[in-house]
Amino acid sequence: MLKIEGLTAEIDGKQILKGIDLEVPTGEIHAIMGPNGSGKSTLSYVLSGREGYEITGGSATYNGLDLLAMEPEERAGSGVFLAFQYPVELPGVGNANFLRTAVNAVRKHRGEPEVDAMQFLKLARAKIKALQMSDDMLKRNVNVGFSGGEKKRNEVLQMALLEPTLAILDETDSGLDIDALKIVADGVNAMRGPNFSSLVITHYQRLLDYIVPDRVHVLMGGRIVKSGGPELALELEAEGYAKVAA
Ligand SMILES: Nc1ncnc2c1ncn2[C@@H]1O[C@H](COP(=O)(O)OP(=O)(O)OP(=O)(O)O)[C@@H](O)[C@H]1O
Repeated sequence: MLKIEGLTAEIDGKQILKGIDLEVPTGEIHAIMGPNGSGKSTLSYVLSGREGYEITGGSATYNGLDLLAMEPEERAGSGVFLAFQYPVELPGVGNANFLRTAVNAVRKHRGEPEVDAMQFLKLARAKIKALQMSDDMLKRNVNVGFSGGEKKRNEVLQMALLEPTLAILDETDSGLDIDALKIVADGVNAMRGPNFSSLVITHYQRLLDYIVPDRVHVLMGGRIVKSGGPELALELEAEGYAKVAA
């Protein structure tokens, strides 16, 4: 279970997170919605250990482990996966090599044997097929020249390969056409199960038509101001944040 208590954080001396309290029990998918600038990305960056954010109070634990004290690679090794709003491009780094290195780093951390190039290709091709992606994406450099939708699919491929137990997805829907949105949602839904939980940060209710969340939370001004079932996303869509979260 992911447990966040009283989490406060700032960047460049500006306080962005003002006391986040949130629990995502194992096996559940929760969504976070909120207006622009409310702190959604900041929350995912803080949970991923990105540099530049100062945690000024509170805690975030995953299955009892202090997430905030762990190096980013330890978080990945412990089963935490983060997909970002803007996936990075890595010119000169082949996608297949990059993904295999990531998979092997996680396997090593779990005490599992590493996969060689042939084993990896077999594994990757099966996942690619399931995600209705093109094999070409393995041959190209990481995200270089990928369209917005292809970058998101590549993130979902990475998630499918790493088999995390907690996936934090930051606006994985932005820039996706309807077909790509469904593929991303299918990728997340395929992971659903008693040992998988996810925090989905999104602007649009439509993603939640495909990934039906157990709970929806509204983040405004650096705090969770309202929580509810999937119907809360529909209310927000219809009425706007100011009215629903008042
Ligand atoms: N380096 C920085 N210096 C000062 N303020 C920053 C910095 N980075 C982010 N902020 C501010 O922090 C606030 C929260 O930003 P964040 O990206 O977390 O919001 P968000 O809810 O993800 O927004 P969006 O929906 O637009 O993606 C914004 O007001 C933003 O301008």
